Amino acid sequence: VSCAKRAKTPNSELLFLPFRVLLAELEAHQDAWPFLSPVKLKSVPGYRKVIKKPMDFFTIKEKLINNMYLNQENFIIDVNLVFDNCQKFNEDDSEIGQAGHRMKRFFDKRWTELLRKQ
Ligand SMILES: CO[C@H](O)CCc1ccc(O)cc1
Repeated sequence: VSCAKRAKTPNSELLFLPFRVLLAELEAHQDAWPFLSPVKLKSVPGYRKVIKKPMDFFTIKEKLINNMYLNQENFIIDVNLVFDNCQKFNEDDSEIGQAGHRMKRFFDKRWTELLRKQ
């Protein structure tokens, strides 16, 4: 993912280390499978029309590595976008809907633990 805006500060890698750790935990989670890579818009009827801003863990990792998150807020916004998109497109009692709810609960718990530590 190439982008124009990049954080220039040399220690931005360090600043975002907790996010890389947290993202690695999300990707390793057993319920992460629907969210690991972009939804294939050509093979999921209606997705492109319903979901205005698709997002997934791989795209977030690319943005992190390319220093495209200029502050903590934008990282959190993208992670929550993954879960909000999932809740919008999938029934709560569907396989993927349930996975999304479990992943969101896991993220909220780990994020508060990380934040409280600071
Ligand atoms: C994160 O996954 C997306 O919500 C797409 C879910 C989906 C994909 C294919 C289907 O047949 C049904 C739902």
